[in-house]
Amino acid sequence: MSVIVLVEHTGGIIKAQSFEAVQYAAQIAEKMGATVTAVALGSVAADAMEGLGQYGAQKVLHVADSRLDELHSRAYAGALIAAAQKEDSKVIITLHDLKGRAVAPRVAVKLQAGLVAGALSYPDTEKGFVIKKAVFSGKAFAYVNILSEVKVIMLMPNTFPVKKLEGKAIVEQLDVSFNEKDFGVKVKSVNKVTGEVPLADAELVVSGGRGLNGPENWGILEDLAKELGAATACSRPVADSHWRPHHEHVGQTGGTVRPNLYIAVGISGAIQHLAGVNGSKTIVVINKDPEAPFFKAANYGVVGDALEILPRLTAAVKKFKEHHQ
Ligand SMILES: Cc1cc2nc3c(=O)[nH]c(=O)nc-3n(C[C@H](O)[C@H](O)[C@H](O)COP(=O)(O)OP(=O)(O)OC[C@H]3O[C@@H](n4cnc5c(N)ncnc54)[C@H](O)[C@@H]3O)c2cc1C
Repeated sequence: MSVIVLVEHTGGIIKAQSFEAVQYAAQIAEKMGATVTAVALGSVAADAMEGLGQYGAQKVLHVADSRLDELHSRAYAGALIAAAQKEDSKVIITLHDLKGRAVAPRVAVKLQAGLVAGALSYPDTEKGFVIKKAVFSGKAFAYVNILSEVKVIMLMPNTFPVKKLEGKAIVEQLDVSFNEKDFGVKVKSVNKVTGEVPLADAELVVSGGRGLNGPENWGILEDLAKELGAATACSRPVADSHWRPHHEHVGQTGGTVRPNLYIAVGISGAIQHLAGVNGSKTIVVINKDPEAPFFKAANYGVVGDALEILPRLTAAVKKFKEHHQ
């Protein structure tokens, strides 16, 4: 018996968060006396797949059909189900991200499986198969017991630290017969939607809100992000006002980030914004209003005008780097 885990890649490069998902699967498999089989779809190099052994996968089932380089949820679900059936798997894991959201519910319906979205813990098998997840925009936690024989878990990315070990996975080809309907969506072009550092994977994020007063001031935020090697993000009104592209918007209706450091500049800290960022390890808030709600969620705060503080902070980071090179 195997725990199945879907690994994601961009242009053949496996996403860092998929390493976390494989390691998560490995912990569960160990408890169940099972092995871990990763499922890779599309064009991925053999050594990248073998490398998943360093995160606990014994085997990788590779469905090499290049049409799977793009997300086709029906085909992805079909491939995962074929892998689960081949491996007699009772636990199937995806990330709780765009692909996971498109694929995992389809798999769960087909296999009559219970599903937990946004898992934040390992299953507590003493009490059944109980998994912790956030509810009400991160204001509370629910503990969900999956009762069905087959279980689908969507792991919230950046929940667990990843440790690289020794190991090499065996790669096997898996033939899956798709039909035309599985590729019903035709991808005409793909736009690069991330900056220099992809937001979802970023360890450091500098995020701006309406307090920056307009797109013309974004340069000073980008300067800090560049100096830190951070990704940039924003609040929803900023994206709604077209100051920044929508893929940078984080929160309840945007992306979820869990970086080591989240610097919020001119963002009030509304509950809907916090829902996407409150898993960050350290939060620094820069706001001119000492009563801004974000300060309650912050580890460090600076009360002041962002337009004045940001250039000073960038200069300080630069100086620090020069002295520590
Ligand atoms: C259903 C629903 C879903 C939503 N989803 C999201 C979501 O996913 N993400 C999201 O972000 N929002 C979301 N919102 C909107 C959310 O409620 C807030 O309105 C939004 O987060 C506020 O954005 P902001 O903090 O940038 O702007 P504001 O609330 O206008 O706050 C601006 C802040 O900047 C400070 N400021 C002003 N000038 C300066 C300066 N010069 N220097 C420093 N600080 C300054 C102010 O003191 C203030 O705290 C949602 C709302 C609803 C109803």
